Amino acid sequence: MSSTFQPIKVDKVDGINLQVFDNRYEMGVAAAKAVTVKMKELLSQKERIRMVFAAAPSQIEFLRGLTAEDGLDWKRVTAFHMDEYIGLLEDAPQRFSTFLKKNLFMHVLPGEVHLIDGSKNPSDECHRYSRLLRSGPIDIICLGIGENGHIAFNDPHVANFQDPEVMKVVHLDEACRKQQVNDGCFKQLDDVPTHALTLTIPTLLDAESLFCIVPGETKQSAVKSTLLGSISTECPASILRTHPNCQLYVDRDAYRRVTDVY
Ligand SMILES: N[C@@H]1[C@@H](O)[C@H](O)[C@@H](COP(=O)(O)O)O[C@@H]1O
Repeated sequence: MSSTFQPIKVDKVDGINLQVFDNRYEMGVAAAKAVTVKMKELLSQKERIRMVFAAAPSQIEFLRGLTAEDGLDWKRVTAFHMDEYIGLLEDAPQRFSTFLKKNLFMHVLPGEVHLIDGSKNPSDECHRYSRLLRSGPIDIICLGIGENGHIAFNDPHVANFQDPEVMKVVHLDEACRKQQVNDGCFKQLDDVPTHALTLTIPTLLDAESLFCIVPGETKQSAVKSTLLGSISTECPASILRTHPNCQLYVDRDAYRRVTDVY
């Protein structure tokens, strides 16, 4: 894919480079283009790169855009994901590993893919995956922001900006679990697992480049708090403002409450 879309607004909020697009399709294509440029730049400098991907409906347009890009040497990419439910059946479509296989890994074939297994003993799985993550630097993380401001599954009540862990077991708050139902991932609240494994906030912030992709009107208050609120665990994504290289892609719907202009 060669053409891209232009943002309707560009801004800088502390460390965040913000780009607002007319709609989620244009946002996804533009984010995919920017990630591709970064991947090619890094692959021209080193043999392998390590990337972490988010698994959520919010990422679909971006992942479609990324799989449509030509000329990326995915064989030299090691891929991780950032969270997984605990206790879903192996064939459950809601598993984030299943989502990423379907929407990314089946199309681009990274050289290595490390999946989190939410059916293993959670603390053993945390140790295993933490070791893999720690075995080298993370170059690029592609993430979303939840309705409650979470990044990965660091909901406000478990978010810790100084977390000593690389990855941890968390209890999911009700807002987060309700979002999964509203997003169409589960039929009812009782079906949504109460616990998950997630990369912690310091692990996410340790990546060289962050590409954060946040479409849709349900994200209006999270986007507003991320950009204009205090930097606090009440909105975990607000910490992105302290990262030296964070690109935030939103659509007009997600941005609307930040100013009245749109
Ligand atoms: N599993 C997902 C992540 O991968 C995603 O980045 C985050 C934000 O998700 P969403 O953009 O759907 O609100 O929520 C969950 O943690």
